[in-house]
Amino acid sequence: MLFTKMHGLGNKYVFFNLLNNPLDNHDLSELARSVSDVNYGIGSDGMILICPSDKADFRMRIFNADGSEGKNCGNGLRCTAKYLYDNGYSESSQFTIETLGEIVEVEVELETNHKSTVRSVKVDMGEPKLQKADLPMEGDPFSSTINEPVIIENQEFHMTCLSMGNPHAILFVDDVKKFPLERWGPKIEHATLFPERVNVGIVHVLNEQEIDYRVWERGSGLTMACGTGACAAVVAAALNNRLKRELPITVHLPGGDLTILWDANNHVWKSGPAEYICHGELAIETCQTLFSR
Ligand SMILES: N[C@@H](CCC[C@H](N)C(=O)O)C(=O)O
Repeated sequence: MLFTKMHGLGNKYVFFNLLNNPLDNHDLSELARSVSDVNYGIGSDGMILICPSDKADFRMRIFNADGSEGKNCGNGLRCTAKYLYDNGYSESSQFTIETLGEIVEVEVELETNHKSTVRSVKVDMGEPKLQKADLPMEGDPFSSTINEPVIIENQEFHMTCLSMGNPHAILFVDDVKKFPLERWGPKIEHATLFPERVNVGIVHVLNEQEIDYRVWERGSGLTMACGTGACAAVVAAALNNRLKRELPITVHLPGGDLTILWDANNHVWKSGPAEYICHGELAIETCQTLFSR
């Protein structure tokens, strides 16, 4: 099995190109767990499948490191777009990708002096969804959660919860580096309040155009970056009047920076880099060993 490993700001995935070769007989959750394993597999935050689509130009499926399937992946979309453009699957620099959440539009932005080199990728991440039913979250399905007190293991947190395809719970803190995310991330992820679990983001607003953000990802744990999470962080900050809407915001993540804009038409735009790590071949024996473990 040929694979490509790519990352968006250190959020790393193993990609399988299934445009011409479907992976018929595999347990995809098991394959995702296996390839993500840092000791026995390739080592990643999850697996991404690039597939044909009958609704958009291409389709992307994302599996977390624990084998669960996510609805969307902001960093994965940029990597997928770069891979498709670089490998000649799209002649146009703008095309559409179907995700489990919705169809998104991507645009590869090229170096001015090097027209074939992708400098960054811009994605229309669609509209944030604020109702509890959209995450889902326990409580009145039509209400939203903006700076609401929530008790987890006798500790009160003020949370803003929304979906950017994936569900995110956002907490504002004084210092994202000092907050013990590895301790509270898994507890909030698995709280009964979130029947399908949740991604947990912590945010500190630095000024009108910059925020610090760290994430505990549902199904993958601490990662260097999360694209849908960076969008959710900016939307949450604007909803709490900590930032102005319609201004481009630089989100500082452990893996680097993303630019996010929540526009007047209620769409969230995200721009940032996508990089290759390696291309390789997963040996059949390795696959068999992985599946029998
Ligand atoms: N890293 C991703 C999100 C991956 C899916 C997420 N963990 C979920 O299950 O909701 C991103 O860049 O958005």
